[in-house]
Amino acid sequence: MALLLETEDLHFSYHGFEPCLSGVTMAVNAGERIGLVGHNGAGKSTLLHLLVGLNKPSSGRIAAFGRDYQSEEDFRLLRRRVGLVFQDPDDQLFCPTVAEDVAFGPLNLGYSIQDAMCIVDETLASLGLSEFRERITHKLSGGQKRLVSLATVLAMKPDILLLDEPTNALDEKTTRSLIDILVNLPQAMVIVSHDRAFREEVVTRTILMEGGQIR
Ligand SMILES: Nc1ncnc2c1ncn2[C@@H]1O[C@H](COP(=O)(O)OP(=O)(O)OP(=O)(O)O)[C@@H](O)[C@H]1O
Repeated sequence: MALLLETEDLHFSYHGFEPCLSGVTMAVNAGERIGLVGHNGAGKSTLLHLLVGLNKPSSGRIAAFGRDYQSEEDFRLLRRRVGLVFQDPDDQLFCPTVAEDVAFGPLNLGYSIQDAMCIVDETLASLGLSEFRERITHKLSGGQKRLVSLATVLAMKPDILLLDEPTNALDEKTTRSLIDILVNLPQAMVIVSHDRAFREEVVTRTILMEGGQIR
């Protein structure tokens, strides 16, 4: 399996706090859907945020697609290829309508408005969300917002998807749709989830975190 992303001996502390990640070494290979599990506060979300450069490690190495990532410019490039679906959709969605939210990433990547709108239509259709296209984003339900968040990330055609508690606020039927969507996507994934039944259907390998370390 081709190695896509790896970390070596990552350490991280929030400013003024005790160490949160201590020596995290892990690898993501093509075709894998890794379940990242552990108690509340183990450092799972923090690790996802480091993997896309939202926070910088205090030491250690992050490499992806054959190169090391250190500067903000490096992480800007990395964010084109690694997409993070946040735990809270309100952190991800900020445009008036669903179409504008989904178009935001492609427009930022330099697509024309016409091409971005084609991507919006394709992405929403692939997730069964076409009916939400013109809806006002902040008026969607929690579960609907979560699926639209996934659409905003998929519209950027990432090589790796990071998902933080993707089944939060989803009912059984929507969770079923999400499972079917995820297992049919080509991207490698790292998925933080406390939902055991969901993980059993989706993940191909599990990594356990405890106290900021991988066990
Ligand atoms: N911005 C912050 N400033 C200070 N401490 C933080 C901050 N964000 C998270 N932490 C702390 O870092 C530790 C790891 O938090 P993190 O959210 O990564 O854990 P988690 O494993 O994702 O937990 P959960 O399963 O509850 O989502 C926790 O002790 C948390 O309180």
